[in-house]
Order: sequence, then structure tokens, then C-alpha cells
Amino acid sequence: MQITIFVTDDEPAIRSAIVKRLSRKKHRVVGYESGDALLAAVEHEIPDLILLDLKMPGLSGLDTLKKVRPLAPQALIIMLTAYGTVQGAVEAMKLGAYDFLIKTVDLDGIEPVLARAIDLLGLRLRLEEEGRDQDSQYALSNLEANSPLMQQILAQARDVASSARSTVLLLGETGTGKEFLARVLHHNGARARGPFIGVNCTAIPKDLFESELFGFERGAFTGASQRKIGLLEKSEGGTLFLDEIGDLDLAMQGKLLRVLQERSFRRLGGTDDIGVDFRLIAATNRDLKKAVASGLFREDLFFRLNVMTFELPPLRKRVEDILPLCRRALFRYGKEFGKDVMEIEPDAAAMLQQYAYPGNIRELENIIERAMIFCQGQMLTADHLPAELRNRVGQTAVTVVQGEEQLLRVEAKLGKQSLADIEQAIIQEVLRLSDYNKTAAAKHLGLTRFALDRRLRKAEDE
Ligand SMILES: Nc1ncnc2c1ncn2[C@@H]1O[C@H](COP(=O)(O)OP(=O)(O)OP(=O)(O)O)[C@@H](O)[C@H]1O
Repeated sequence: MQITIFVTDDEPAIRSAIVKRLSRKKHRVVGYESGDALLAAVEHEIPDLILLDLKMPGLSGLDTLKKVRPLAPQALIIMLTAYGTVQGAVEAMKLGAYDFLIKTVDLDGIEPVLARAIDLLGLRLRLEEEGRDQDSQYALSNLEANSPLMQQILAQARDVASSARSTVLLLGETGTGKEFLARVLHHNGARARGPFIGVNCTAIPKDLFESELFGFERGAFTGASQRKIGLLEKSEGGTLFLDEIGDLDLAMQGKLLRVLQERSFRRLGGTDDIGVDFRLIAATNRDLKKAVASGLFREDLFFRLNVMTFELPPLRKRVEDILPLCRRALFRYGKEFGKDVMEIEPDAAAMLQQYAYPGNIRELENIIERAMIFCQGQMLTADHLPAELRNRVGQTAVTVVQGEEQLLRVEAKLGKQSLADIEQAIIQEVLRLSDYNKTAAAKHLGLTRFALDRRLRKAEDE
């Protein structure tokens, strides 16, 4: 991403060194020798980023900052400061500066600070576009996919979006983004101009489901005083999203199967077959194969649905997505609450990455929303996070990085945990990954089932 940067420093050598260095990166960079010169320039053009020296003759860095902020509220301001004047920079951050950079001879710190600022500017841009219309809100680029598992889903989503008719099945725990992905598939395919009709199968009472789905003719039953168009007809040319399909009762499953086979249906009380062209996207957090085995879900419907299947991984299996999702949520709630929290303190970031999120992305968003309420400055800190995240401090953190091979990442504070503690943390994490199947966990750990039990008992006794 190329941006416009205004550099303000009274020392010509430093100013031109910075301008040269940043211009090499193909940014548009303009230098100013004083706060007044910067203010005059900002009257005409608002840059993306301002580098502002803290100590300048005439208008000081802090005074310039106070004046430039209201003129260019969207610009990120990074204070330039010499060793020993960091206190002033901290003061500046309270006044709305985004970051500070300590000036060294080789200006080595400049790249990481700039990279972070550009990341944030990019995110802002994307989110602003998102707000503009639904198509961009559900653009493929908004599917947060830093982790290898989500990268695969993104690639699959690209292909599936373009095949307009095939039925899609989305599997995954609650809050893993099934509905979000359904909307992404809809908005990035040939049906984007058509409607997206979302129905939660558990939200409609069983005896009303049929009339909701198929609609009815006038007089079809007592109380049917006029014709009603059902959800199937409403999704003509678009997508019908059936959430929690695993909870649909058997009789309705049969009726849905027929529509999928025949691509037509009748309104209740009607005599005409009505042809429909829609794509069905179904989602569930249930294990449909198990439901089939126990007779709760029709096998023939399962095969119809299981054409293109996505398994959305739980958030704990995609650690790399956690912080980008947090930043996205910070931005969104920031707008809602009129706050400008832009950064996550490293300790808080570590806690957010170590937490297991049983409620997945929805829980992550709730945590950030709540943190936002408490957050007064520009930085989200550990104090803003709920106790269940903070209590993990001092404990061993074991996280799993998914790739071609699964990696266990273990972090333990030296001197705070014993080897036995660390061993227990690893065992617990591997158990969780194996869905608490001890035989599978023991296999992962290279133990016999008996040896695993012994270690678990030992921990209980201690
Ligand atoms: N990959 C993603 N990138 C960005 N935001 C996402 C992503 N996946 C999910 N979200 C956001 O996470 C939240 C939860 O997602 P969603 O409602 O789609 O989950 P779900 O799996 O359908 O949950 P449930 O099973 O409880 O209905 C939403 O606010 C959604 O916008």
C-alpha cells in the first residue's frame, strides 16, 4: 500500500534522511521544517501519516499535534523523539498521537513503526469500504484468513462462489463464521444481485415451518385469509441459507429433499408446481454423520447436501487469526462507541491468543466489545480483559499452530512453573485437540493409554 507521508523536523539532515528512506519505499513523502509549515500544508491536503518532531523551535511538537489533530482527524501521527525525551512522546500519545519513534543515527526503528501504521491504514480502508455496501462487506478479502486452515477455506470459497447452483454444506462449532461464509459465497458469485434469504431452522416452530418455507394459498387453512409467498419463492435467483439444518425434523427433511431433487414445489393449498432457481447453503454445528447413524437425519438428504462441504475450524485451531479479528472488532466497536482504540498491549495480545474461545469468533467479539467499554485511552490493556483470560497469566500456555503438520507452541515463564505443570498443560491441550478421546491423545503423545491415565491421576493427586 502506498501512502502520503508528511515529515516535520527542524533539523534538515534528519528530515531529508527520513524523506529519502521512505521515498525509496515508493511512498509520497514531503518534508516540512516547522509546525507552522505543516499546518499550512494540511489546510490543503490531508496525508495518511504525519511524522512530527517533538522538540522544535517556535511551535513545539505537542502544540502542533494539538492543532493538527482536529484538521486531520484521520491521519496517523507518529512523534519523533530523541533518547531521554520519551516522556514527552507518551504525553503526545495521550493527546492522540498514534505512536512514537526514537531517532537513532541509522533510523532503524522506522520500518516496524511504519509497517504497523500501514497495516492499520489498510484495515481502516477495507472496513470503511465494507460499510459502503454489502458486496464489499462480504468481499473475499474480508474473510480473515491468516492461518493455514483458513487459507484453505478461502481458496475453496473462491471456487465454490463461482459455481452458482451447487448445494453447500457448512460445518463448524457455534460462532465459527458459518453464516458469514454463507454470505461471502453469495456476494462473490453469480447470485450476488439476487436475494440472500437466511432462516434459522430452530427459530421457527415445527408446525409453522412448512408454511414459512412453501407459503400458502388463500383459504389453505383456517386463518389463511390471503396468499403468502414462502421463503423458497423469495429466494428465487439468490441463495437460501438454512442455519441449524441438523435440527430440522424428519418430516420437513423429506419435503426439503423433494424440492432439491425437483427444483419445484407447491404452496400449501395450491395445485400448481412452481419452479425455483436458488442455491441452498445449509449449516450446522451438529455431527450430521452421527445424526444419520442414529436415525435423526435422512441419509439421502445428507448426501444431497454434502456436495461441497466446508469445515470451519474452531478459533483455537487458528491462532494466527485471533489478533487480526480483534483489530477488526476494535475498529468496528470503536466506531460504534466513538472511541479510538487502535493498539493492543503485548501482554493483552498474548492473553487473547492463549484463550480457548469455546464461543469462537462471537465470543472474541464480545470480549472486545466489553473491553472497549472500559478502555479510556488508545491502548487495549490486560486490565480491560475478563478474568478468565487474565487468570492464565503465570500458567503455561500451550497453543496449536495448524499447518501441514500441527505444531505445539509452549510458553512458560521461567521460574514460575515446574516441569510437571508444563507436562500437564501439554496433556490437557492435546486432550482437547483430540476431543477428549484419551486413546487418540495418548497416540499423539507417544504414550500408552495406561501411561496417559497414570499421568492424569498423578496430577489429580497432587
Ligand atoms: N473469517 C472471518 N473474518 C471476519 N469476521 C468473521 C469471520 N468469520 C466470522 N466472522 C464474524 O464472526 C461472528 C460470528 O460469525 P457467524 O454468525 O457467521 O457464526 P456462525 O458459525 O454462523 O454461528 P452460529 O452457529 O452460532 O449461528 C460474526 O460477527 C461474523 O461477522
